[in-house]
Amino acid sequence: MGKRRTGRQALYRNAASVRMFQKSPRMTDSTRRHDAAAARDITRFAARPIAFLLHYVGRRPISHTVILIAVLGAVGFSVSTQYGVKYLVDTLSAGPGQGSGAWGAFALLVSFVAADNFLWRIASWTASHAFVHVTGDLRSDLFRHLTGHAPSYFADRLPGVLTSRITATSNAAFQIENMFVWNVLPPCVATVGAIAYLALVSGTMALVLVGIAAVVMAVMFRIASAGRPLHHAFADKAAAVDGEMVDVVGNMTLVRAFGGLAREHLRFDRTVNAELVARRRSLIYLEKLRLTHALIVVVMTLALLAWAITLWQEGRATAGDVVLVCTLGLSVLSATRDLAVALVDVTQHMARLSEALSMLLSPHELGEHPEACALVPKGASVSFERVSFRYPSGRKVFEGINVEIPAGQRVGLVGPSGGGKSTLVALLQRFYAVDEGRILIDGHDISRATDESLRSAIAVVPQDTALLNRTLLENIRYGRPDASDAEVWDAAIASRCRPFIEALPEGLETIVGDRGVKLSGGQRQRIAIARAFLKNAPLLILDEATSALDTEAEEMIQEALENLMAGRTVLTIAHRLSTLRNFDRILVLKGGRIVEDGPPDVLMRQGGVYYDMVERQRGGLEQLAAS
Ligand SMILES: Nc1ncnc2c1ncn2[C@@H]1O[C@H](COP(=O)(O)OP(=O)(O)OP(=O)(O)O)[C@@H](O)[C@H]1O
Repeated sequence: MGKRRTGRQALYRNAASVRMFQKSPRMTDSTRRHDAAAARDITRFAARPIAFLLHYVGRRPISHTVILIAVLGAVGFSVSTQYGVKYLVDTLSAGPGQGSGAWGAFALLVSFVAADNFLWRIASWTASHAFVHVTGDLRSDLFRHLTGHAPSYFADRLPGVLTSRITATSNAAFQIENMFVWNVLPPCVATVGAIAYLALVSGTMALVLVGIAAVVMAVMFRIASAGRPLHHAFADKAAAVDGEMVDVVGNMTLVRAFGGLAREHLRFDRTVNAELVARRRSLIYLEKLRLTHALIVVVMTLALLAWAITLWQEGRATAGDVVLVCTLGLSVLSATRDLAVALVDVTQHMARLSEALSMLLSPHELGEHPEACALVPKGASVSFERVSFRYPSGRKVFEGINVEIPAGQRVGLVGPSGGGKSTLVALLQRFYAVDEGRILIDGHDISRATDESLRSAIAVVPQDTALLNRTLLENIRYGRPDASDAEVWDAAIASRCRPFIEALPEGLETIVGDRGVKLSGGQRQRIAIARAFLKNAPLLILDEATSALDTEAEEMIQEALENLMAGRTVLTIAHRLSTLRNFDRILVLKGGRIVEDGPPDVLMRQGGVYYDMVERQRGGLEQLAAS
């Protein structure tokens, strides 16, 4: 009847326990309100990546304004430098007798170059602070939003894919900001400035250049946008590679146990190959775009220069004018190339950003009810009133189920696999919303309780003990973040953790390893019990571990649990029925219905499902002992 968890379920378990223990007494109400508001807020941007970026840019208005002004000024001076060159050439063409005029032109040119460089440095120095802060701000908001999802969200998605999407969002935002400020904005401003200067030489020429630049830009942008599906496909495949790696690395024991290494290598090679193909397609598309542009630019520059020389031959333009036309024409046309290429890159990053946002910013499945108020437990009685529930996948589990558990009662949930035990306790923790009926704790409908008060009322000792890769002290203290060291020790002692903690060279400061791999199964369970002890909640949910432990470890866990259960309402999903002997009541769940309900000895006398299960387990144990 036992079941093993897959890596994905394991993450879901860890995410679930973080939620279970999420209350932090040091958190102020305003911090919580801000967090909730921020998390709600960003779902508006699920399909609006540009608005998402602007939202974070707007959070740092001063530094972004400084960058904008500095870049505009720098480009203005940079274009003026070309006019400065024309001015110098014209002054020099007037002959050596104009010596002081030449030095004046020289000084003007130098001041343009100096101002140009100075403003660029101000812009890039400010950007190195502002852009980095933007990536920090959005990552913390996305993480807050992600961890606010119900466990079902994590059960359906690979952890690697989720975390890589947060990283991808932050990288894409950084790249887009950089590309916009250094590669998109300057050529745009330079083009406008250059055309204005060109108008000083020839209005017609300036108009023709405006027309050419607009057509080239439009064509380039059109071609660039048409490549968007290719860039989207590449972003998808890259995320799949990350997800695949995390899934396999997280399940290495399983892979090795089933000799799956060679199969996994082949599968990974296929995933990487698919990514390489998508990436190649995306890059080749960009190369085609660059080639088209290069051809247009060569033809256009030669034509402009020929035109300027003709004007000079006719005496309608000076040598300086020819230099100006040549430098400005070249810079406008190469600006269109830089701009088009930058826009393609931005489109590529935008594709990654929008794909990541559409996955990350789905609304939370279970928001708090607008009229939710704090649940104040008074002993923790539990009622399921005509509860019906089906999973989002459509699997119906309960139909009008009723259960009344008085405060302080110890109830064992038993029954065949798939009977609905885990679903019942998941509903009690409001991991899913019921379709019909109500679940009450001390008469308070849990769908109208604040998330935090519900989490405070319930302590959970899960089947697959979830530990964070931190110290033992931090793992136990997760139950109550403001507990003193002495209180943590008391909880550890009551949970029979003391002997093994004292045997560790670093004691409570020992880092437990990924998901607690450095501890034995029994030790992990006792840490989970200590954590629940510290939480000191009136309602206790135990999901009994299925793996067999040796007798000594089993005894210690039973002692620890006895201590923990004292004075609380307890719901235990039991797999080893012997542990239920001292329980007040057994509920037998089969096919989503309660088929037996009563004290263990009464059910034994009835000779029904519970009796059969106990007998079968006893028979199994005797056989084991005899072999
Ligand atoms: N996330 C889910 N989505 C869809 N169906 C689910 C989900 N989780 C469980 N079920 C289905 O709901 C039914 C009840 O499952 P549940 O896990 O509550 O049973 P259980 O009594 O706890 O079983 P076990 O003893 O094996 O843990 C089963 O048919 C199961 O396949």
